Amino acid sequence: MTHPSISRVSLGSIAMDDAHACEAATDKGLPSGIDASMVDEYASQSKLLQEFVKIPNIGKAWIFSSKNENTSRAMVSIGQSDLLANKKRNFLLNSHISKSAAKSVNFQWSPFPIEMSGVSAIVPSPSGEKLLLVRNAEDDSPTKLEIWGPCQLENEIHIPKYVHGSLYADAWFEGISWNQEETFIAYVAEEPPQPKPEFNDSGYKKECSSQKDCKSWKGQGDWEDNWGETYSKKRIPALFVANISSGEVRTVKGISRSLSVGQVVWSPSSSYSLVFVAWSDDNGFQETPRKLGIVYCYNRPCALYAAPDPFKEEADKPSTDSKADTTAMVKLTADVSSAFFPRFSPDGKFLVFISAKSAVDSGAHNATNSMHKVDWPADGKLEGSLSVADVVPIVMSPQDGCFPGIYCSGLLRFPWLSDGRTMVLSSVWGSREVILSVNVASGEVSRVSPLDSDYSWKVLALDNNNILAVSSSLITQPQMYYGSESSQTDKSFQWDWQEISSPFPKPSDKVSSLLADHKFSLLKIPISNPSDKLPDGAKLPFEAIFVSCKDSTSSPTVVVLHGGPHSVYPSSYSKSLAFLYAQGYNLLVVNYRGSLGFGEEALQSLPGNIGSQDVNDVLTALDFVTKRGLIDASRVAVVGGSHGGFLTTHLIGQAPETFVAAAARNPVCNLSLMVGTTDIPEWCFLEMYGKEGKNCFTESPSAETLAQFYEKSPISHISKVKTPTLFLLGAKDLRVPVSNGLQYARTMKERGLETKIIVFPEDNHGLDKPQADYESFLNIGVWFKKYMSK
Ligand SMILES: CC(=O)N[C@@H](C)C(=O)N[C@@H](C)C(=O)O
Repeated sequence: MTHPSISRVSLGSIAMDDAHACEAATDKGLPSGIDASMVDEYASQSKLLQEFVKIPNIGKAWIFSSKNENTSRAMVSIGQSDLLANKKRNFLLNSHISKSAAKSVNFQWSPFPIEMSGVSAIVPSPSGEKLLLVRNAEDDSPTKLEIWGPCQLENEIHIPKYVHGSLYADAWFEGISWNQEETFIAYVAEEPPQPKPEFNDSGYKKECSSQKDCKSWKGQGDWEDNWGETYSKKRIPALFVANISSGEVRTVKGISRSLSVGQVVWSPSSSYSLVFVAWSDDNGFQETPRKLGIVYCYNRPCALYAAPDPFKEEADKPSTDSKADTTAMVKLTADVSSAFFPRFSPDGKFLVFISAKSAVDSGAHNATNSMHKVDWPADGKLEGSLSVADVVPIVMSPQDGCFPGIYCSGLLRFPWLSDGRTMVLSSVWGSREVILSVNVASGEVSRVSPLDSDYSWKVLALDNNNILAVSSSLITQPQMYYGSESSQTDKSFQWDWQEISSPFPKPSDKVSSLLADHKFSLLKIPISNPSDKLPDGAKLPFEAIFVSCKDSTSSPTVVVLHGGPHSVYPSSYSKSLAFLYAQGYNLLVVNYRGSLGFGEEALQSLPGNIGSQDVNDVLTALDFVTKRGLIDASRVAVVGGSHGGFLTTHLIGQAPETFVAAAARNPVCNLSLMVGTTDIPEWCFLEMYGKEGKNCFTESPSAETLAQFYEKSPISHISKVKTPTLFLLGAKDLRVPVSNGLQYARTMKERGLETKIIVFPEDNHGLDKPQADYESFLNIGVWFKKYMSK
């Protein structure tokens, strides 16, 4: 006799429920949005996409050296999408590194990773003997700082919400820094909110209480600005220092509330121990009395400042002088409009930083960077701004194949080789990500990643003079490499790269064979309209990445366009693009003029010419591959997001015979609508009018300006459109609000054109939550299959 266990009963009942649910769905017809003719395609593509989605990706890495110079240890963070929970999960994997005399290196990975659930940041101390884990709470509970020793939790600091909110652990404001003695941690966290007015039966309560009282309610008070897209809950990032043994937390005083701070590091000076970046609420020259959106916007003026450590300042103050003013903070880089990513040289003599002054001065949201340094006063006395010297200037027009300038979106916490003068960083060089070394004394820049590689390379961590890096291409999954200095000439380092044993399981045979069915190349495309008015750098060829099937001419092609417009599609692996070409397509990824990685003149040639120069570059690239017999020009689709969606919708309007299908992710379709609703209205002015746009920006454009915005927008070409188009929109997008895509899509419907709209209610501009990302690319795959197989 069998006794069904409780779990068997409950599993059985789930199966019954599922069966009933399925029957009910069949009775009612197909679920919303599923095209009856594509059900099998939808099911098979959804299965394939799961295979791509479950492959983990490499995040950050840290290396801990040991007394024995032939061994060290690595810790690598790994991310994996959890579709069901709609979250990204993060794991840590450890490895023992041993180096032989012959310079071969062996990584021995621990058998399993450990999940870091609820951890927002991981920061090892300078000696590598302690580890800080930050746990931000999603509710009203305190933020936790955990200090770990080699095999124990040494201290746990709970910081209530009235002291500060979450620690910033993003790529922009984040600054979490141990002092050299490993006794204090400086960090950036959200300033506690101002109390709200409280009301009860008798009206306004003059005395507010922190207790919850069921007979009163909180009002709203004044609306407060935030930093826009992805930062809608962030108002004022402020600076704090925690004593890791006592757990005491102090605010760094004397910083104006109109400044938002980030990226704090400890200085070698005893009086001004903290150096950080600050952005002003009024956005500097634009003198807009509001915070404009900041994510992806390097054109916000910012400067480096120094302030005293609040613990030290208190200790140094004579006891009788308790009312003395706090030492004022000092602005260090008054002469340059942008300064960020501060790093002290190991001997403390220089402070090196990156600048996006060209972005700030021109108004373009991103541009070629420069690198600078200031001499740090040996006595630590700071009386005002320091004299800023150039290390690497902006490259206006690179010679063929030569260094195009720095494009830097992050620096290692300790980016120095053992000479204490050479910094290692990741940058962009044409359509590749590359690793560079910069000698900050001489300004010499060298490419550290292999010169003959069209793959993309990123530095993960330094192991003394060796580099742990990750390399990938659009058709090759990320693989870790260890770079060792092979010979050191008088001036420069040389590098040997060894592939290291991968801790990751091999992708399924199916995925591997789909990737292996393709090859990729970087195409240099001459521009089609080399007018004399253009500066030399804007007449140089731009690039496109061509991912081709074995027989490219008998396969359909998808044109892929990045947003920004001042960003780039690098040659690195992208699961979404791999899933797309795995359907048997060629990809033509166009890095039109205006993209990062090609020098400043090419980049600055786009503002003022959007909707024409960029559109022509894409059509020129398409013409280039067609004329060389590389593709079948009768089966081409186009996909792009944001400014890439602006191009997508412009292309189907301006070249209505060219594309058989299109997909637009949060597209800019109507600048005259966007300008009044986006978090970056000045972007519309700048891209529309070029540098002039910076001077004529206003919150209330005239009817004439609005008409010009409309003329430059894809919506003005909609009467010519024929292409079936899919729209993927995030209802919480503050950058290109959902109304832009909806208006265009509804007009297409009004005109009887084939249109499909999916709105993700909880997603913003990036559409990057796992479920939105999955459903978007699945629908792009099915939409393209439907129209490209005809
Ligand atoms: C600066 C900016 O956000 N521009 C948008 C219009 C855009 O194109 N966004 C980019 C970053 C994107 O790819 O989403």
